Amino acid sequence: MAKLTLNDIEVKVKKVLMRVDFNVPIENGRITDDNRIVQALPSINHVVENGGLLVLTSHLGRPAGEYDPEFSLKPAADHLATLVDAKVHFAEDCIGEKAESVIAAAEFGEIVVLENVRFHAEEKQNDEEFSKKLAAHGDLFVNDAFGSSHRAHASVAGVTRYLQPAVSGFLLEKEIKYLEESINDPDRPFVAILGGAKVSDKIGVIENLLTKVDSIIIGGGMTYTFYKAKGWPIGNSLVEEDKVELAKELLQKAEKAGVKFMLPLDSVVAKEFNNDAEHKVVDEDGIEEGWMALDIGPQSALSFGNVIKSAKTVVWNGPMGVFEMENFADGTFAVAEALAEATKFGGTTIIGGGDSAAAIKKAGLSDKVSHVSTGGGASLEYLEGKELPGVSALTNK
Ligand SMILES: Nc1ncnc2c1ncn2[C@@H]1O[C@H](COP(=O)(O)OP(=O)(O)O)[C@@H](O)[C@H]1O
Ligand SMILES: O=C(OP(=O)(O)O)[C@H](O)COP(=O)(O)O
Repeated sequence: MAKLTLNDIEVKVKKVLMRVDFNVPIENGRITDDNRIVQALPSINHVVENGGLLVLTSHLGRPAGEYDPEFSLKPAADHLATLVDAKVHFAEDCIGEKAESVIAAAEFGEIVVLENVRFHAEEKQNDEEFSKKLAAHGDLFVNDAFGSSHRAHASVAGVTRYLQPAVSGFLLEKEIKYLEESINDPDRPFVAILGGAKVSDKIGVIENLLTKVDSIIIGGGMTYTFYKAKGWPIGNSLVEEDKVELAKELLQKAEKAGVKFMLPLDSVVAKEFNNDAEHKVVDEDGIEEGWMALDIGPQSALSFGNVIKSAKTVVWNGPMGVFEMENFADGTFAVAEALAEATKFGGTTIIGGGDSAAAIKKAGLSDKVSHVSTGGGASLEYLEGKELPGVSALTNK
């Protein structure tokens, strides 16, 4: 990435405005997964240890453009205070007197966490005045919010119009490095695995990957739109009817491109969307009326596993089945195991997407793969070949 990074600039006695993605899951005021905060620590510690005053901005959830205690960043600020040696201050607003007074009282080597930027509707509108107000908090800007970098919002992109240099933080740099290398200069065989439920979100990714990968593996709810395109019965399985024609085209394009396009050979079908429902394994053309496919079957797990294990680059987005239910989790866990094996044999393995990250965590294999991305939407848009506004807005080297 030919953009300035934190390593290229001096932060000593500077006010450093840094956008992070502290959009973490919170239940009853308690953070249930702090991965996004932990992943931002290298940049955070770099600034405070080198004598900068760090002002952090982030969004949390999708509030309606006004203050809403349910979406306060205070729990994230409190949690950050337990992870760093530096003093952490919290400002109850991200602009105006409430923010300015807290920043003025903080010292170099300390941290100020500003309240949720989405408590102002202007954030998502990428508003000029709002961007200017945020920019006024710093002498320079750092974007370390990879997970939000596909959003052309004020705190991610707009702010760079008024605050330069605008540099990449270490997490953003790491995320882009993995994705860029995997897409543009992959060690081969390069295998992409796409699953999950959101066919329409991912179909564009398949299109872009067709020109890059050696094999594409389709699993999860994505599968049955392709089955329908092939004329196979799908019972009550998940399908996006308006994407069936596109699925047909993609199958043809894959053949033309010489890409191995792997659909599950078998599925676990159930009578209902319920862990305790009656279930059985059927072949690819054997899904009967009254049954829905909720996982890939054992033959698929085996054949997918063999391809994955011998790959040198693997990108995985979307679980193979409804892994949240024990009876339909085997396919996803088998793929997770295969990724861990590929990594052990020197492959680069990258996982994107909230549910896929949760699945690999549940399988206890998060530290056995090369990289678990902090951005679902952001990594998908990158893989789709789209420019990320939060990256393109940064200062060129
Ligand atoms: N065969 C299936 N039928 C219905 N839902 C499925 C199926 N396979 C996977 N899913 C569901 O897909 C969801 C994840 O999809 P998605 O949001 O696209 O993934 P990610 O968050 O990793 O991008 C999971 O909640 C999982 O239960
Ligand atoms: O959680 C996020 O996206 P993700 O679930 O696609 O990784 C980011 O924080 C972006 O949040 P948004 O989709 O509300 O803009």
